[in-house]
Parts: sequence; structure tokens; C-alpha cells
Amino acid sequence: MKFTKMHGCGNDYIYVNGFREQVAASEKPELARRLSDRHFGIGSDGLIFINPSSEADFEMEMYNADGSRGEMCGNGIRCVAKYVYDKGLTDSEHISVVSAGKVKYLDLTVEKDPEHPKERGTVTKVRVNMGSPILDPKLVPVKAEGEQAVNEPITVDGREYHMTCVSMGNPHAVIFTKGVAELNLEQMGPLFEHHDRFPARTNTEFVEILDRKTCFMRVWERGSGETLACGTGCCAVAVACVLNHLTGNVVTVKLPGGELLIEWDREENVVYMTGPAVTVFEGEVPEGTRGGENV
Ligand SMILES: N[C@H](CCC[C@H](N)C(=O)O)C(=O)O
Repeated sequence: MKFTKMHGCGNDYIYVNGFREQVAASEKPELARRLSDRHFGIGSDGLIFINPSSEADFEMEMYNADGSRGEMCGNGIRCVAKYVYDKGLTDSEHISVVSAGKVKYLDLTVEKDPEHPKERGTVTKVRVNMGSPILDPKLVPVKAEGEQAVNEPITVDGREYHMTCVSMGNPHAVIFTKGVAELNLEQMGPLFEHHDRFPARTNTEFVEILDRKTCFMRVWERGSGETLACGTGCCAVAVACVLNHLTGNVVTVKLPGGELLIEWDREENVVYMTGPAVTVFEGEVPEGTRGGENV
């Protein structure tokens, strides 16, 4: 099975061309676990299949490192765009990708190598219309006119935190706190992920405001642990920043692995995410082993 290792801001996945590689659905969760293992496998935050689709130009089928499904992946969808353009599966700089039944629209920035101007360019950056954030009305009760109570209390390890829950197709709990760089996410992350409040588990973002246009975020991802970036997480963070009156509608989210620009268009109620997509290397998993017999 051929694969391509790619990342967006250090959030790295193994990409497999589902037009050519036939993998039984029942094998995919186990394959994601094995290949994602950083010691016995290729090493990644998860596995993404790029498949044909009747609803959009392509389908993205995403698995976390523990084999669970993610409904949406912001860094992944930009890499899918780079993969399909760079490999000639499309010649269009405007494509649609469906994930878990939801279609997203992407604008690709293509750059040519100045030393080889006749050669096809490659995608360096992608802007994605990530759709509307979903705010559970029960969790966003209007306290007074024009005011939203977006902070829900949650007790974790005997301590009360306040979070803003935003779904970007997948669930996010956004927590504003100081000293984000020093937090022990290995210890705290799983307590949020597996808290009774989240029967389907959650991704959790820990955020520090830097100024009205910038914040710093670390994420504990459902099914993958701490990652260097999370695209849907950045969208959820920007929405939470705006709802909590902490920033304007355009936010640069700084991450351990880079930064993403997020714009929440309040009129259309749509979130746009812009950021890089990078190919690291290609390889082949030998038939029969499916990458890492020891795991
Ligand atoms: N890293 C991804 C999100 C993966 C989501 C996954 N961890 C889940 O919802 O289970 C992103 O860039 O949006």
C-alpha cells in the first residue's frame, strides 16, 4: 500500500489514495493504529483516505491515531487539497471535499518553482470555508439582551474550569487560561477527553489571548493526544474568542507547530481557515505486514 506523509503546522497524517488502494472498511481502524504508532509504525496523528465521491470532487475519510473516526479535520483537508492537485487528480484551484457527509469548499494557492517555470506548480497554502460553527443553544443561554453566557463550568480533577463548547462538525471544548505553554496536557487532556460531560469524548483547546487579533493555543485531541496543531480546533477557538469578547472576528491562532489565520464572517456565519500544507515523504507499506507486526 502506497502512502504519502503530509502535515499542516506539524499536525501529521498518513494519506492513502483510495482511488487505487483497496482496504476493507473493517481493517481501517486497526491499520490507523498500527501505522500511526511512532515507534512500531510510520508515525503520525492518524490516517486519511482520499476517496472518490458523488457529492463532492473528493471524499476525505479520517481516522485518529487510536483508530477512532474524526468527522472533520482542518489540517487534513488542506493536505488533501495539496495531494489531489500536486498529483494531478485535479487541475482546478477551487475544489470541494466531503467528510462525514459535510461538503467543504477550498481555494488553493499554487506556486511555481521559479527555476522550472514550465513545470506544474504545487500547492503551498489553502483557504477553506469550514462552514458554520454549531453552538448548542442549551450551552449558549442569553443572559441579557446582546450578552451571551458561553462559559459552562466543568469540574476536572477537583478543579473548576470554564469552557466554551463549539462544534465544527467535531466537538471542541475551549478553555481560556494563563500559562498555556507550561500546562501538563498529558495529565489534564485525558481527564477532559473522557469526562462524563462528553459521551462521544472531546477535543480540548487551552488558549491564552495575546492581543485583540492573536492567541496561543495547545490542543489535546480526542483519539490522538497532544498534537502540534488542530485546524478545526483553531476555528472553534476563534469563535470562542469572539463570543467571549476577547478578539475581533479575524484571529491568528499561534500553535506549537505554526499558525493559522481564522476569519469568522458573522454575516454569512461561516468560518474561513487559511494555512499551509506540506508533503514530507512517500513510501510503501509491504503487502501482508500492513506496517508493524509488533504493535
Ligand atoms: N487535527 C484535526 C482534527 C482531528 C479531530 C479529531 N481528533 C476528532 O475530532 O476526533 C484538525 O486539524 O482539525
